[in-house]
Amino acid sequence: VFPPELRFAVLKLFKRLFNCSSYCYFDITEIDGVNTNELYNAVQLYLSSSASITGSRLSLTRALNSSSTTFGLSNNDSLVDTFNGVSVLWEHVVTQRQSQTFSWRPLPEEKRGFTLRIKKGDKHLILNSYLDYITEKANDIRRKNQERFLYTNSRGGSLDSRGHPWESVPFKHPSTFDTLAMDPTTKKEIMDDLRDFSNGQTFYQKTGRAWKRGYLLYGPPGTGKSSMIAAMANFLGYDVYDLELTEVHTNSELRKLLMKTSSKSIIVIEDIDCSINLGNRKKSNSGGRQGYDGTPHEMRGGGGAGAGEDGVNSITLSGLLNFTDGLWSCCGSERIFVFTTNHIEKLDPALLRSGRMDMHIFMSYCTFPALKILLQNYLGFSEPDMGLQIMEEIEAVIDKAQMTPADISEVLIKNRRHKDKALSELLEALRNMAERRKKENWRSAREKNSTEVEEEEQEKRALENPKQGCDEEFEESCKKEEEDDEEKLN
Ligand SMILES: Nc1ncnc2c1ncn2[C@@H]1O[C@H](COP(=O)(O)OP(=O)(O)OP(=O)(O)O)[C@@H](O)[C@H]1O
Ligand SMILES: [Mg+2]
Repeated sequence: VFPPELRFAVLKLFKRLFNCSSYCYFDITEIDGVNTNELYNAVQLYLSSSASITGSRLSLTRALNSSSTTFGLSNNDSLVDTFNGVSVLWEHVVTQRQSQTFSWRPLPEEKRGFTLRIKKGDKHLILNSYLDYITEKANDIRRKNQERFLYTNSRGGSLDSRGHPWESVPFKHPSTFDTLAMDPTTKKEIMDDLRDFSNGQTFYQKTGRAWKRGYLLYGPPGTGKSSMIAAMANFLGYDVYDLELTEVHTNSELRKLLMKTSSKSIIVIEDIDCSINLGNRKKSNSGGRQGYDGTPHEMRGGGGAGAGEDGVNSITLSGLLNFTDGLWSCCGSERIFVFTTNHIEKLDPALLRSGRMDMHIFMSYCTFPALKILLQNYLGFSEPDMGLQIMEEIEAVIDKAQMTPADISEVLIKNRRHKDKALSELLEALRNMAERRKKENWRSAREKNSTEVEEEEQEKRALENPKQGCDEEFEESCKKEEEDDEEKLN
């Protein structure tokens, strides 16, 4: 019946008294300075599954759209856990924050933390292995629950009451490497690369490299770039941070966002060519808003999309490269950066140079081996079906048609109950498309030819009759001078 504040004060008093006894205490607060304390999250997860729960009161939570319920310690409740025969006491401490004076960012109303009480004699054992054990266990639970999150910074620069700039929803994208239609050898290469990366802790430590990797996915729309990111996340069991660059206004904001991401995560920037104006470097260099950040001026990008003449959005390419490459990128570990683009030719060479993005993956139009995967997934095709006569006809035309896996899946979904109809419609669609492509190619070749011929003729004319050109220029400049004079007189 005591108010929580009073209970906490009494508990604190008890703690003081116990302090002179044989116990020692460790506080694990939720927020450590500006960073979220990962150990707090790990302890919370670990305790929610602990079999030796003795707490008399548990809190139950289920996140929006989540499939599982988690239980944890209620505010200011405690439980006993045992590790290697040693008993420890965990207490969840929640206190109201004192009424705040002005602060540069809104702080949560409650201060949360766990207090671990152990016997002084057990200190060595606990600190050496118990906390590692908890972290490992929490990771296992996370993976097993398949409860991963998709984070977005769509709120702009504003923070929530806990000081997080990211909003999250449970990540439930069904795409996997099995459902992804692409060249099987490239797919295997990517999967091996990811596997090596996630098992590579000792390698990265030994070679002195930051434990991170970058992938650039490029190709036409509808070829599976976003699906590939989801497949990567599902394969590794990582969270996904979908970074909306247009919502980030400065390089330091970008850095803060990075600091608030957790390890074992994929940080995604979709359509990088649209998010940051890389083609407009000169204009942005002359803008005075960007401070010195140690990168040569040639490396600077323009303002992000939405960066108007007023330069409100002053994020630069160098800021972005620092984000992926610089010292700040190592403030966590096991990080994957993925950039996607439809137009690789528009990207700044600084972003493409070797070592920047470790793998450049071209997501192509649907090839025959990729089509086989779609047929297996959508129509339940097996090996004997692949020997059908119509498959040969499809194989003959598929490369010329240049259809995306997204277009082909549309045809297959529509007819998924009728295999034969699906195949015949697909063949027809492929043939129509191939015909269209042929005409398009022919037309563009003709246009190219005619412009070339025209240019040649113009050059010839200029060479044959140079005077004519000069006369025309002279006449025009005279005319302009006359007009200017008239204007001045008026
Ligand atoms: N390679 C593929 N394998 C399986 N399905 C695919 C593939 N490519 C596209 N699809 C299907 O098409 C839809 C759109 O694909 P996705 O969003 O991954 O394309 P994208 O390359 O990211 O396109 P955009 O460049 O427009 O973002 C997906 O929902 C998926 O079902
Ligand atoms: Mg996409």
